[in-house]
Amino acid sequence: MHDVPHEIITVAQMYAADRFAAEHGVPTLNLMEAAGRAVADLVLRRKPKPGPVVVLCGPGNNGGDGFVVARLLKARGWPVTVALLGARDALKGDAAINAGRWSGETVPLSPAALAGAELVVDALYGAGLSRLLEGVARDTVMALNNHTAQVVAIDVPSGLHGDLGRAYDGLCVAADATVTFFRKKPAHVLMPGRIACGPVTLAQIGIPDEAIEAIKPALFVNGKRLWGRAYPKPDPRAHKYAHGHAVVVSGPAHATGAARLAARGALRIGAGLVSVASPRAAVDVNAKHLTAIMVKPFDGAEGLAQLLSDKRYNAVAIGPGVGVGEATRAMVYAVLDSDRAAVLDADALTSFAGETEALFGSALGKSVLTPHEGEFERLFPGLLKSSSSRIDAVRTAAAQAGCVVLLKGPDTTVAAPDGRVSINTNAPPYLGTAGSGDVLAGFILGLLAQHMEPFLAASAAVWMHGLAATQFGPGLIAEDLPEQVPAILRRLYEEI
Ligand SMILES: NC(=O)C1=CN([C@@H]2O[C@H](COP(=O)(O)OP(=O)(O)OC[C@H]3O[C@@H](n4cnc5c(N)ncnc54)[C@H](O)[C@@H]3O)[C@@H](O)[C@H]2O)[C@H](O)CC1
Ligand SMILES: [K+]
Repeated sequence: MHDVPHEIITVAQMYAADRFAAEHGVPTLNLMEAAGRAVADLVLRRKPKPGPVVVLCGPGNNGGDGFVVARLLKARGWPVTVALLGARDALKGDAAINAGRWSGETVPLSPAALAGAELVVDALYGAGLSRLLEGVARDTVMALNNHTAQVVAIDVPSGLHGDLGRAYDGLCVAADATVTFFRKKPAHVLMPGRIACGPVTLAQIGIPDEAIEAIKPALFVNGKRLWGRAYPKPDPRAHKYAHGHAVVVSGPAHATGAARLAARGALRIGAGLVSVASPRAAVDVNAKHLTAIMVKPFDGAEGLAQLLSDKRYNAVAIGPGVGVGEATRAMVYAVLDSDRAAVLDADALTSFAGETEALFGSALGKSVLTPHEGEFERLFPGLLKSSSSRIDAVRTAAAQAGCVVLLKGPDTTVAAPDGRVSINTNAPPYLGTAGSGDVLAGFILGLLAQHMEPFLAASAAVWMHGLAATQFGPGLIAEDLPEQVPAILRRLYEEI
């Protein structure tokens, strides 16, 4: 398994990691030197030929890192200008020491300082308590964002809040690349911060890994590191029933495609058997389009309950195409009463708008709710707005619902009621296509059927979904997604 750490730490946890290092005998000055060196290395990789570099240094330790970069590049013969915000003698601690080690001039920070730069190092502000960019810092960042020089940001693009993943008023440095230290921060993975960062390089600067055990982060970059060990692997002794029997509830005759997309997703991702539970009036159309996937007729909530009394069905998805209203609510309760692992998506969520109390009071424990933002708002009115970030919103939602909640988007966030959260970063924009959510529901269903726990199943499914789309590329339609799974699995089994 590749070994890029997958834990994400908050700004407060970053300072705790710093303290942990200091308490374990690592001088903070060494951390700053290593941080600066990592940035200088990235600059040299991105621009092997020397050219005019401007380092924008702020008043704190982020600026201190900038002075290290300036010194290291100058030592290699690069023409370096340091543009400093504030007075040199106002710098403190390690930043002051590194300003002292800078043998060159500093010019006052201003848009004019950018003249002639081919590369700019942004060391104005780091992940430290951020607020609005003001005054000359603001003017310079605005000028920088209209400048042709490539920009390498230290820790986070200045103005971007490390925990929130956005700038307070939208203004932050638009970097071409960012170097951060020890572990990623929320701003590197949440939108729109992720875009402002460009590709993020994670550098280890001497903070002992044991700091992570002390901090115990509950936030993760979604990927193999998170769920690889729990991912169902082929077992030559296993019977197809060992891989579960997944059920997707179909909509009425005019709305059956969504269920079939989900069913195909579940089958491709490895569920042993998949059935579409179909209203009798839709059996014909479902049967005409299905081969390996079975069709099981039922009518109404009672019929569904009866169907699910067969214990071989171990995971159920309901929502895509089923319609909004009382009939759907009754079917959802039939699913929940059956005590199966369940995916509640689309209409199964919208049907509970304004009636979430009863839903959240029922046995949701083995379920995954998969809202997009609109559906999330219907289930948890005002929560996205009142939360400081998407992470907090989805974490609160999972605690309220008592089950795993997955909020879809370019930074799909999955939260468990125990506080764990994963953020996905591999989804390409063309995933926003009709039916793609139905396939995602099917992927989650297929992994639940194979006995993966809901948080890891949902996270793994989101990652597979993003990779499937990336692998197919532009022109993607939902039908293509399940067909990408075999190639992904072939590699995945070798890596986990
Ligand atoms: N373990 C590590 O990751 C290490 C990180 N290093 C670098 O240190 C900075 C954090 O340094 P800090 O001095 O705490 O914060 P800043 O430099 O970001 O800010 C200084 C100062 O400015 C105030 N401030 C923040 N944002 C704004 C703003 N938008 N407008 C005005 N003022 C602002 C803030 O309140 C502070 O008082 C980290 O990012 C790394 O680059 C170490 O070098 C090595 C270890
Ligand atoms: K910065």
